[in-house]
Amino acid sequence: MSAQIIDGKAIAAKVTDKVAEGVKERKDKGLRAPGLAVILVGGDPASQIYVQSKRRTCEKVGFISKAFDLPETTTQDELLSLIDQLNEDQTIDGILVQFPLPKALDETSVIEQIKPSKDVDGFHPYNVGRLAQRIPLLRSCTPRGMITMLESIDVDLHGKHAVVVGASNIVGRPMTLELLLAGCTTTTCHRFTTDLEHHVRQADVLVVARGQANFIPGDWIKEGAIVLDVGINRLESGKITGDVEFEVAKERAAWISPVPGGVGPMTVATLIENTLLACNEYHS
Ligand SMILES: Nc1nc2c(c(=O)[nH]1)N[C@@H](CN(C=O)c1ccc(C(=O)N[C@@H](CCC(=O)O)C(=O)O)cc1)CN2
Repeated sequence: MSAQIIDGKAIAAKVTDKVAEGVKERKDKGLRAPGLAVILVGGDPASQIYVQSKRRTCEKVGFISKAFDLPETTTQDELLSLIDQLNEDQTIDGILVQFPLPKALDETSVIEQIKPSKDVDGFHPYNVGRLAQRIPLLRSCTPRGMITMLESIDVDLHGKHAVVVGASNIVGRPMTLELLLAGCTTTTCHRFTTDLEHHVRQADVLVVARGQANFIPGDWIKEGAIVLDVGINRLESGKITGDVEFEVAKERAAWISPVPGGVGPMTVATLIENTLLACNEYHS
């Protein structure tokens, strides 16, 4: 039987509608709208599209969005001092620095410069540490978005074996922590993993964040598994595809997220959700 599709676009629309209601509630109480600062350094075309989408969603839900488009030549000190300024700005609840940064800039110190209470990307070691200790607050957007997707299909995750392929700071590692928090037994696969196929075949829940088209053959998928595909790979034909061989995998999985229209839209929706949370929890 063919898998049911986890429609990230539709779930993301529900999340943003709920945030818009939250903003309206604040305004009805005479409180200010949440504010998000979105910083883009350089002209990476994909980053420009993602930043545009973030700014557009801010407008849609009634946030105040402040745009900072900085040149490729921006120095580390210039970027850090802009962050300092925004850390002190009482109208700003969230600071988003779009990644990747130009090679000359150091992402780790940029992340650490953002006040944890304004770290709506959930990348700061303080926020990752809170997640690791089961007291999450601002959670990394892509992993948290995938948990929202799993919640939407109403599957009991307790005791499920979750396998995460990829161990990046942005997706793989925090997703492993999210799944652990959700009650899964977790395995994280990375470049030193031997016999990837063996691990993938055991997965009740499979998350793939590798960044290589069709990296996971569809016939590795366990019958009845839930598959979340984080990969966004642009083929020479212009078609966008994920990391999992979708057409074969969907005949074995119970649930599967497509690319495009799966995990990607949840990243932006969760950022917006985090900004409202930061505003309500920390800055009101
Ligand atoms: N500061 C951050 N930088 C980056 C993050 C992040 O969470 N914070 N994640 C990615 C990029 N990203 C958001 O920033 C992002 C990626 C993909 C999508 C998305 O909706 N993708 C579409 C397809 C897009 C296309 O047509 O090219 C989909 O999957 O349907 C949204 C946001 C790296 N940087």
